[in-house]
Amino acid sequence: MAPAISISLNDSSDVTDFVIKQGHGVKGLSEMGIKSLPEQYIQPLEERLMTRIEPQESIPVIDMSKWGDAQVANSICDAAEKWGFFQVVNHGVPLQVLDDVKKATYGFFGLPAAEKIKYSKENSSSNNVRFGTSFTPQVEKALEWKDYLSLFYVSDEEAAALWPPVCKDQILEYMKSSKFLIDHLLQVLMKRLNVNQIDETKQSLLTGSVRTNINYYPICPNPELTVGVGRHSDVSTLTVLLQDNVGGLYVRGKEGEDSWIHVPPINGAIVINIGDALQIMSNGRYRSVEHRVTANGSSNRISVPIFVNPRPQDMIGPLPETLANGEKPIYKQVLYSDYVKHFFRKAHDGKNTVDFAKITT
Ligand SMILES: CC(C)(COP(=O)(O)OP(=O)(O)OC[C@H]1O[C@@H](n2cnc3c(N)ncnc32)[C@H](O)[C@@H]1OP(=O)(O)O)[C@@H](O)C(=O)NCCC(=O)NCCSC(=O)/C=C/c1ccc(O)cc1
Ligand SMILES: O=C(O)CCC(=O)C(=O)O
Ligand SMILES: [Fe+2]
Repeated sequence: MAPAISISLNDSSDVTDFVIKQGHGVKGLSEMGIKSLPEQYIQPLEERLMTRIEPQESIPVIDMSKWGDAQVANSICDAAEKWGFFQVVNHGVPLQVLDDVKKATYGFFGLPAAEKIKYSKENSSSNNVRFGTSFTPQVEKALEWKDYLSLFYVSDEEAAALWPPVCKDQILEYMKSSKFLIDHLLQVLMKRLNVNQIDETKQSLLTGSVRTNINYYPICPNPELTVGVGRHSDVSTLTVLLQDNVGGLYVRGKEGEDSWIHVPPINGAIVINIGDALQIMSNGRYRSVEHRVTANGSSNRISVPIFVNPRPQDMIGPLPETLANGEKPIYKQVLYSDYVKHFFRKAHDGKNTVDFAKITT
């Protein structure tokens, strides 16, 4: 526990100054021992409530120990079509690597605010490294109870120069040891789309850029009034998500219904979810599903998503193979960086991002 900070926050501009400008984040607020949630974190009622949590439903847990098995491949593709989410166990990423990256995440967020603020949008020497809080505070009606560090990978050399030393090696190791899993999943998913060979161009389109975030959700004084992360779908091809044992990630059960399924923490498991880019490239066959994270009143929570993406300069649209049998394209070609900028420039609004790429007639 960090030492109590003796400061009084009298109004909302004091809070913004403390959290955003000084770099204390919501972690700083939490550790001050505030007794009630500052008003800018109070979410509209419809964003807080989950009318129906489906305790009997669960997303599939897939044992990857038999990599080459047709049944394993089928479960992966079925899960990507039906749920857009699944968990994998015996995935080949060493458990020590997962443990180390979780510890390194605590290491980063445990740094003094004055250290972390060096990586903020205003102070960071590169757009590829960003420490922040909430999602896009400038445009959100209500803020989210989350601090993050986002790292866009360019090269080991750049990471050595720019990434925080306290977590750099562990994050790079996690990214590198997930590569086999990512490539295998994509190979299997592509096969069902009649893409039998992932050549260099496709490999780059599917995995050409990688961004890893480390997320910190501190204990919240009024968890029922706010969210950790609001409803969104990821804009990635796919996301490899490591969560700790606290829980709080919920996935939309049925489109258009307020029905949510918890993703229970499983020791050693990794969560995989399909992102918008793969929904678009598969012409809607694989689903990028809305998800959200609740705030927690008694435990700090961390998570570490690796977003595997096209490159910013890539045009993305339905793959020709998905349209070969005469299927009508439902998405147009869009420049991936335009898509991502569209996502980051607005507040979280559920599945609406993908409309940006929809063909409207
Ligand atoms: C468009 C990018 C992200 C930035 O390009 P840029 O040339 O450096 O452009 P800008 O620096 O002008 O950034 C465009 C806008 O996006 C914002 N942005 C730029 N990265 C960021 C950033 N990590 N964070 C939050 N704003 C940012 C940035 O602040 C800026 O907003 P604004 O200043 O209002 O114009 C470009 O690097 C790119 O296309 N990257 C492709 C790979 C990529 O990053 N894909 C995103 C995967 S992330 C994902 O799936 C989900 C993330 C997520 C995250 C949080 C959640 O709560 C939920 C989900
Ligand atoms: O913290 C989590 O479990 C999920 C976070 C998330 O959805 C994201 O960063 O895109
Ligand atoms: Fe997400």
